[in-house]
Amino acid sequence: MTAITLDGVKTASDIKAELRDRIVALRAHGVVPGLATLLVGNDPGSKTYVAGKHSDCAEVGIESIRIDLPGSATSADVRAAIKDLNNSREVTGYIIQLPLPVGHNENAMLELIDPSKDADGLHPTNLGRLVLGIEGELRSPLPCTPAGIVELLRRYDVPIVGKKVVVVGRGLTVGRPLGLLFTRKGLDATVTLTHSRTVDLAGEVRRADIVVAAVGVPHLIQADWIKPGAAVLDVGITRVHNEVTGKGRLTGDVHPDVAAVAGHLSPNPRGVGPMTRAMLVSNVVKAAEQSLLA
Ligand SMILES: Nc1nc2c(c(=O)[nH]1)N[C@@H](CN(C=O)c1ccc(C(=O)N[C@@H](CCC(=O)O)C(=O)O)cc1)CN2
Repeated sequence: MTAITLDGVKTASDIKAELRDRIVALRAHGVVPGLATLLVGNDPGSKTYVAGKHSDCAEVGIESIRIDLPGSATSADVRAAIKDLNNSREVTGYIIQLPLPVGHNENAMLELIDPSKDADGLHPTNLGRLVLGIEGELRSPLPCTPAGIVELLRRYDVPIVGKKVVVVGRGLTVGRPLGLLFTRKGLDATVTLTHSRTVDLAGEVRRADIVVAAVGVPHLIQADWIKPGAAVLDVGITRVHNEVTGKGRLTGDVHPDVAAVAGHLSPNPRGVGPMTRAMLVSNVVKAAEQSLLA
């Protein structure tokens, strides 16, 4: 058996094509969505992701504004940039690219975002609404990677209701909100959220119908940990720099041999990453549409 590839590039491209029509409709109503990114420092991965977010905006017809602060920026500098973004009329949504350089308190900065402009769904108010499962008028943006994972599974008709999901990693952007999302009414999965102190991780993963690996440990998830036919989503990514060739290589959390056992497998790169970006654009569009209803 070879797993069906959960193609994040193709799926994200389909989603962006769908969003393009909605953006044309918004503009016809005089609403111009504008996404800003706030990047602090020179982390190569973060720079790549931010560049990708701006190229997505250009592709679908969203205005985008880029605020880059040097690694030497103080917390007061970051707070001032957040205040400007909260007050900007052109910026309808924005993100603070994570991680912030060491020395900044990420949670404190996220809390300063105007929740109505929080394109990442990481402000405590929006995470709180995820906990509450609030739908309808107060529907808040979902964190982009968890939303992208669920959308990828949905578009490939991978069943979720009643399934056992094991999430490896309890980070803010993936593991913790994903556990909440999968247990929401309508998705109704049974989730085990594992972490570095989990006893017998392999045993937990072996029981899963859906495995999400988001820890950044290259090839942690082995083929003999996987229940035959399970869906496996490889989220964690590690940049390995080859001193000899000078080239960088991206390695996921899932061992390549898993492809012979799993029913569905998201590659890494080209799996969940592009979906994260597509969900960000989707959050910006949804917020702009809601502003029309307000
Ligand atoms: N404010 C946020 N910070 C971070 C988030 C987030 O959702 N909001 N998630 C990650 C990084 N991330 C988005 O910001 C992200 C990660 C990966 C990709 C992606 O498309 N990856 C490519 C590979 C590109 C490369 O690394 O060269 C792929 O998987 O094909 C997009 C966005 C942490 N920070």
